[in-house]
Amino acid sequence: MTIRFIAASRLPTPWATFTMHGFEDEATGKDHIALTLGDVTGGEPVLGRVHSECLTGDALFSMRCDCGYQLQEALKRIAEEGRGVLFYLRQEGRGIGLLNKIRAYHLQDQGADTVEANEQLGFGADMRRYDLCVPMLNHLGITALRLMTNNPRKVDALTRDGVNVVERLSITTGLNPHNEQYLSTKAGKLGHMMALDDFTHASDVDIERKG
Ligand SMILES: Nc1nc2c(ncn2[C@@H]2O[C@H](COP(=O)(O)OP(=O)(O)OP(=O)(O)O)[C@@H](O)[C@H]2O)c(=O)[nH]1
Ligand SMILES: [Zn+2]
Repeated sequence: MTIRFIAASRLPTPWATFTMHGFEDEATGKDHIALTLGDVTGGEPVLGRVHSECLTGDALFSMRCDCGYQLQEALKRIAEEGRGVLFYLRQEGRGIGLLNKIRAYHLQDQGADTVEANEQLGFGADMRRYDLCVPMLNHLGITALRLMTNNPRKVDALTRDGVNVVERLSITTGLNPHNEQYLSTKAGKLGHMMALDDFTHASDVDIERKG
């Protein structure tokens, strides 16, 4: 795996003006981004989110999943802290790609759950990898993360890859009638550590999005 830093720039957002670092994965041709705020070097654990691309949730306001809500919440929490990092990894659809995710959604429209749909298409439930974070963390000078995630497999995978995750912080937001079943499946079949009772409702958080 060869991750190459390409360029950095300012990225103003409603929450803070981040620094956007662009990387190229020469092996896959995929682009990945890290947004940082404040001085993330120096060894003090950094509040972080390792977010996998979800075009539908992150950019198209989909309510089928919780991704877009988590993205906003993570940027907001980093802004409140004044220091942090968000990795935006281009591994759409838990690694199967956008068009296969649409195929999987079609199967889910017919009754399959999110895991069954992937399996019916011949994919594993979760095809993502996180080792590409290591060279990006090294480039940014980050040595320890306080990670916002409900996914213990993400923490395990990063730890196996050599990332020092010192704390896991829940990020439960965006519950709505369209994603309730999906979130239950994530907790039941994919091992996400969350209870629906912990969630903020989409109606409470989408005000910022509607402006
Ligand atoms: N194949 C597939 N991918 C999905 C589906 N819903 C969301 N995704 C993708 O799942 C990824 C996000 O994974 P999640 O399981 O929501 O969350 P996570 O990153 O494992 O865990 P958290 O850190 O707690 O958010 C993104 O790449 C989405 O595009 C689905 O029904 N099928
Ligand atoms: Zn999503």
